[in-house]
Amino acid sequence: MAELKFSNLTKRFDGIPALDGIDATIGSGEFVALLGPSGCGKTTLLRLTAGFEQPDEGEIHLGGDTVAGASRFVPPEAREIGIVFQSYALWPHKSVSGNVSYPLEVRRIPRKEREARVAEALELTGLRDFADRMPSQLSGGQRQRVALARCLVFEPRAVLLDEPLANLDLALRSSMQDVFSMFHRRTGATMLYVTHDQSEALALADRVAVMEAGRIRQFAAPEVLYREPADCFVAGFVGDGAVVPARLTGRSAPGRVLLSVLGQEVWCRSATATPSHVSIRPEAITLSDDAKLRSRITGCTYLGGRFRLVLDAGGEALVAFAHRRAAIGETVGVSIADPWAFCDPDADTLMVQALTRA
Ligand SMILES: Nc1ncnc2c1ncn2[C@@H]1O[C@H](COP(=O)(O)OP(=O)(O)OP(=O)(O)O)[C@@H](O)[C@H]1O
Repeated sequence: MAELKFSNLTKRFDGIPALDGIDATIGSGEFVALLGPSGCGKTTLLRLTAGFEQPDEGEIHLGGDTVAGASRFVPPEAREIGIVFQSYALWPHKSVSGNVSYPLEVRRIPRKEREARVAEALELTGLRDFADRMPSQLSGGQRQRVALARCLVFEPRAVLLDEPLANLDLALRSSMQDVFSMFHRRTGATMLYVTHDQSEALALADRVAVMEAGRIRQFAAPEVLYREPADCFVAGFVGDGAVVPARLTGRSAPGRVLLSVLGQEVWCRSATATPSHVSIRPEAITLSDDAKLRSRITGCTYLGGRFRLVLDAGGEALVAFAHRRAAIGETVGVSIADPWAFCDPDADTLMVQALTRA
């Protein structure tokens, strides 16, 4: 397994950048998810890594070798990268073991070793009893396992996964997430996983690169993205809650700053002395009758075990969790504790409102 590194990676289509100066390093054995809205460049980054496209600027390094750059381009088949597609891309006329064996046949691995490696890969992906089936005789989840086994069998330097669960139903998606986690633990593979499903990205990845308009907005562990979003886009795109503007009061302490938020003074966690916005997750909100900040309940959805409330607090939409159903139109007091404050001078108010889920 190998480290994957992007340096100033840029790709334009008809002069418009699909990737705009990407700098990122994915450690050997790390599981990284690329998360972002449609058209942000996730698939383009994957295709450049696989070698299906050439960059206009910048370089890709795999295990210390330059595989794409101004003076060098290693073709896809020589990169030793495994790819798992949304559409499975299995050979329809080959059996499960025939599909898994194929990458070893291409590499002219002797038959005995080939059989042993195929058996191991089928065992690891829970397909031992399906070796002789044809792809048409398998479910979607089983087909995706074959695609994983086919990838695993030739011990690639990195594995790229392009929305591999997009064609599966909800129940199967979550059981396949367990399969991917197990696959990663057992193989220690360097994995780059494209998705626009944030729960999938947060559940599976060691780190998530949140992309927007061809750039990486933040590249961090899932819990860091949730607790300490870098800007309004990440705060609104990842996880639930609200993003609201805040005003400095002049008071601060190490790692904390006192801000005026919705007209209340609130101590906030922060890495900057001059924040402009706060991210208020539902867990940061407590509802009580006597809190000074008043809000009106505008939405109530049962999530199983708790309710998700949407509150209108002076024109800003907040999200809170509650243990009882609330009546729409009811007025409640809101206390905000320990939100995260950050500086985003580029944030435009309309975008913040659009990103904050109501
Ligand atoms: N072959 C191409 N020719 C022209 N434009 C392209 C081409 N491939 C991608 N693009 C453009 O580049 C941008 C990034 O596309 P990309 O497919 O990488 O996004 P994405 O994040 O994977 O989106 P999605 O989640 O919808 O798959 C988009 O604006 C897209 O229209």
